[in-house]
Amino acid sequence: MMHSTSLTGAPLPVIDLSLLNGADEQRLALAHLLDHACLQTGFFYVSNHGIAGELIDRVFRDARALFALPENQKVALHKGRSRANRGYEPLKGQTLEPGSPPDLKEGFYIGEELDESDPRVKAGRFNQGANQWPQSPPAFRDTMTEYFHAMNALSAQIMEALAMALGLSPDFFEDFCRAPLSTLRLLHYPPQPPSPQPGEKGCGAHTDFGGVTILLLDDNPGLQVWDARNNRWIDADPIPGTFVVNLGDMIARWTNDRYRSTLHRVINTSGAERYSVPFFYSGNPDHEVSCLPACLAEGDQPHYPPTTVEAHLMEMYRRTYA
Ligand SMILES: O=C(O)CCC(=O)C(=O)O
Ligand SMILES: [Fe+2]
Repeated sequence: MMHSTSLTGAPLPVIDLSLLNGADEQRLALAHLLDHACLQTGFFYVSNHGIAGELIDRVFRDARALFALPENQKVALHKGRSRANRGYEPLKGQTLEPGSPPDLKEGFYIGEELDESDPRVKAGRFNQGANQWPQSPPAFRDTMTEYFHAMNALSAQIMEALAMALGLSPDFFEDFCRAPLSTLRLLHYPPQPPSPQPGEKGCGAHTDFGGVTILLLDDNPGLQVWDARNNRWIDADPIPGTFVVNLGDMIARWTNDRYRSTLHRVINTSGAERYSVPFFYSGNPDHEVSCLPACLAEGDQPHYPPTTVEAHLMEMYRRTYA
C-alpha cells in the first residue's frame, strides 16, 4: 500500500542540525530550511543532532523497565504526591483532547532535580522541586539525568537556529534559555483496543505548551500531525537516527502565529507496545512571552496578551488536568 503522506508529496522535512556548527553560509542555509519548515507544519525531523545512539538505547531500556514494574510500585511514585508534577501518571490519567475519553497512555515525568533548600522550591515556583526516583531499574536516575541535560543543551541549539530562522540575532533567546524549566516525559502506549470508545486513542489531539518539544520515537508509528493547509492528518513515522521537533504554544505567541503550534495526536494502531520520550523545553520561568515586533506587520494587532513562561504553563496545565 502506498504511504499516505506520499499522495500529495508533502512528508515532514528532515533538517541537518550539524549545519549550525558550520560556516556562516551553512548557518544561513539552516535558518532558511527551518523557516520553511516552521511556516509549513511546524513539525520536522532533525538529524546529525549529536546525541549518542548508545544514550538513546539506555533511555528506552530504562523506560521499558520502569513501565514493566508492578502497578503498586509505579503508583507509589504517583505524580499527585509531588508538588512539582514529577513521577508516575497512570493510564487514562490525562485528557489532552477536550470532549474525548482519557488518553490510552501511561507516563513518567522528570525535571531538574532541586532540593528543598533551593530558593525556587522555597518560593513555591511552578513545577520546581525534587523528582521521585524508582529503586529499579538501578541505572534509571543516572540515565534520565544524563539525557535530560543533553536535551536542555540540544534545545538551546534549536532555539539559536529558530532565532536565525526568524531573522533575529542568534543569541536572541539567550535569556529564555537561562535556568530553563524543562520536562522529560516517558510514555508507554498499549496497542489501540479492538473496540475503542468513540474518540478513544493513545494521545488526544493537542498542541504542546512550551517553547520547543524534542520527541524521541521508537520503531512504532502512531504519531499524526495536523496539516491545516490540506485538512488532513500526516503520519509522522519514525526515522532512525532522528528526533521529531515541534514548536509549542509560546512560539505561536512570540511570532503572532507566523509559526504555528501544530495539533498532533497518537493512535497506536501498530499492534505493539509503543514507547516515546518527549522533552518539553519551556525556558526561563520569568521570561516574558509577548509578540515580537518583527512579527507584527503594520496594522496588525497581537493575537495574545503578553505573559510569562510560568504564567502561561500554569494556565495550560490547569486546562488539561481540569
Ligand atoms: O508519543 C508521541 O509520539 C507524542 C507525544 C506527545 O505529543 C506529547 O506527549 O505531547
Ligand atoms: Fe505533544
